[in-house]
Amino acid sequence: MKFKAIAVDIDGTITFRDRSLDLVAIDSLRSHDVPVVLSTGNILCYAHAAARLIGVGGIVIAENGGIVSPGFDTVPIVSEYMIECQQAFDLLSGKFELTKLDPEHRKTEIVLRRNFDLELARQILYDHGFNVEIIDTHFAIHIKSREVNKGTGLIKVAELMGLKPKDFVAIGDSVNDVEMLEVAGFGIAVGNRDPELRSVADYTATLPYGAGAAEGIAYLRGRSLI
Ligand SMILES: O=C(O)COP(=O)(O)O
Ligand SMILES: [Mg+2]
Repeated sequence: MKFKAIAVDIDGTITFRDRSLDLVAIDSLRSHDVPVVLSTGNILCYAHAAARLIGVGGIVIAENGGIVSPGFDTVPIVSEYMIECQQAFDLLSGKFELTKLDPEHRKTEIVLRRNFDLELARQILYDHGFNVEIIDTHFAIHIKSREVNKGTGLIKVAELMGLKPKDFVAIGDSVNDVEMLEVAGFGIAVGNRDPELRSVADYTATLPYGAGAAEGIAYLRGRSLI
């Protein structure tokens, strides 16, 4: 069976640690006709701008699956879990000095600078009965609903494209990619991956960042799987 599409994370997978694009990955993604879906914890306009500049389609997953866009210049599908994230933020902001990232654009989750005690914050939310999760992607800390993730996003995207999630190859680096690699037909973890990706990846690249993404794609190509 050949895979029919690729869902690829942005930060740490097609970028370096400083978030600049790794052109090795971009060359690899552009060098074949398989549709590419960007899947990110970033806001929608960031994902769309990246898709335009890289030269891939406007179907994207943003805000860790909280938002799925059916294409450029379309109305996005936005989940409705912000209220509990906001309540969790209100509680935590009484205990820590928190800095929100992109608050004017975020619609489904609250994203914070990585400068507070994550374990303590998790414990406080747990003690107060919150059901939100707090994840650290190494780029930012996200307060998000447990109901949406890049895996639920990929299921929606597959439906929009008339495909099955198992038709996708998914490529990622971080804990926010776990569910996406789980629901995809084939999961690639780049060399700088979080340990959580080890058990869900079908192929773990030796090389980090974009070179690792290109390595995974070359592995599949070599076996005529894409
Ligand atoms: O938003 C983040 O924290 C990381 O973004 P990513 O999902 O593109 O790696
Ligand atoms: Mg990432």
